[in-house]
Amino acid sequence: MSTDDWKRQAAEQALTYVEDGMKLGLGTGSTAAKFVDLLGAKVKSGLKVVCVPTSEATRAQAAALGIPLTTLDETPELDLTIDGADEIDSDLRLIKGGGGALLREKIVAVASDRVVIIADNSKRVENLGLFPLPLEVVPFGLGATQNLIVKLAADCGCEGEVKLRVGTDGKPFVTDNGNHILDCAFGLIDDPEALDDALKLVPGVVESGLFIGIADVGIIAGPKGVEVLSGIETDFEEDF
Ligand SMILES: O=C(CO)[C@H](O)[C@H](O)COP(=O)(O)O
Repeated sequence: MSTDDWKRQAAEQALTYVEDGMKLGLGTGSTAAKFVDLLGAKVKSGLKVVCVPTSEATRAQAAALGIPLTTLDETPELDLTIDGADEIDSDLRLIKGGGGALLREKIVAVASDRVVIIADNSKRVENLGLFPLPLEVVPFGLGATQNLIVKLAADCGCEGEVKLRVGTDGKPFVTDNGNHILDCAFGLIDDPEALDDALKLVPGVVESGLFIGIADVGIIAGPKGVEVLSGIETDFEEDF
């Protein structure tokens, strides 16, 4: 079995949370894309749902599969969001934004009654921070924003390179919202809540990739089976 199979296994399990008539948030990234594929097949065979995508990429995928789409303007409250993550710890705290969609992902997740995170076991960590923390920032005043991030992060014991993400075209990556991403290689984060609070004080930071108190369930698939994290309790379907 490969990482791809585990992503699919997690996505399959997430499908068991979906009920007819639900309003869903659809995440972004390769794992979320597997869920969208599976959901598309269910819709084809009669499942009735309406969905808000968290990125233009997910919108295009879902539309191509015939999944009915809506917006948070038309449908401001959702039943369930299924999304991936770059890191997940045992308290269901996450780092997200590897795909650059963290702002819409957080807006959609917070508008949802329940949030289920799906991932392969490479994403499961003891402490957040090995994956560089993405921050969505406005293009204006980037240098000043970067300096303030470095200073406030240092006050929280976090030091490391804060780098502007560059796209495959060699130009600064532009999010669906017209912003940029700073990837912060702080290493292990002692106090994610404190860091998140500090980063929100930087005027140019639109949102941070720290998702704290947002996820309700984590479904993590790996070579030893599927681990389901729920609240602060952990169920091991198999010994991990
Ligand atoms: O936060 C995200 C996009 O902004 C993704 O959920 C995260 O990067 C995981 O992606 P993948 O499933 O491709 O590993």
